[in-house]
Amino acid sequence: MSRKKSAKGKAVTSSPSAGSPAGKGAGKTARSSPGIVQMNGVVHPSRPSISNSSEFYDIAFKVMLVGDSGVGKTCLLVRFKDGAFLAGSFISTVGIDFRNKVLNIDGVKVKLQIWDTAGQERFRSVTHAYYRDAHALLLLYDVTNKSSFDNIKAWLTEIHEYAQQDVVLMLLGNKADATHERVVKREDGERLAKEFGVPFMETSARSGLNVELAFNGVAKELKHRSIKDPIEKFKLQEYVNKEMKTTGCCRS
Ligand SMILES: Nc1nc2c(ncn2[C@@H]2O[C@H](COP(=O)(O)OP(=O)(O)OP(=O)(O)O)[C@@H](O)[C@H]2O)c(=O)[nH]1
Ligand SMILES: [Mg+2]
Repeated sequence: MSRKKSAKGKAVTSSPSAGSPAGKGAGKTARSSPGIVQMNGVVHPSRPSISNSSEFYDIAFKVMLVGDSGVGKTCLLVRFKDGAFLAGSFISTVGIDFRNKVLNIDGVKVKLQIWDTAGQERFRSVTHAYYRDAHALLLLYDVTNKSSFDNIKAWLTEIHEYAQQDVVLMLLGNKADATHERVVKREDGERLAKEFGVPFMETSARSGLNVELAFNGVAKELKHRSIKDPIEKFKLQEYVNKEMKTTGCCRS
């Protein structure tokens, strides 16, 4: 297996002057990154080469975070990359941004280039262009926001339209820590995921619940697919079910 080097992820920084958001998340400040180009109010980052680098890896994949504005995509990525929770006021992502992380999956160095998309509708056409390059998609809703859950079917339609047919997909019900504000039961998430044949679990960027597991599970699935190991079969939902931690509030 050839050894390559991977790019270091760049920091997510804020750009409070990024214009007034429209659609979902309107009224929120927008977050953008240096190196991201804004054209006609729409952000087009230069696509980073997966081979620019300073850290060794064996195989590399692109993972995209999608879902309504405010469901916690950026916080989930920051929790995974930096092990911290982005507290404070909500700063909506502008366009698209990415961070890299190299994981050791059963002795293989797997680099994930993780794309954090803007959930606001005005950026949809930008994110559509990135779907086809994605090897995996993490589709998020917010367990405290019913409309983010109701919109999952529309997101799945979009994914089927723009993503590769064999893209690895996982549904995540985020903000599982917010027990008092919860309006979507875990069973509802499980039912929806089953209906569409998609692996599912609840996560919390705030507490860190299942965050590593979500990215590790996807990395394991991608690694198994790429190595095509005829002996060791890997089933993402089975792996997730075995490893998953629950909030303890709702498991029957
Ligand atoms: N309680 C709780 N709050 C969270 C969690 N994840 C994110 N939040 C909060 O939800 C808000 C939105 O989080 P973001 O990560 O910026 O949401 P986003 O999906 O990236 O939104 P866009 O960039 O607009 O698409 C912020 O105020 C976060 O602090 C979580 O796991 N638990
Ligand atoms: Mg964001």
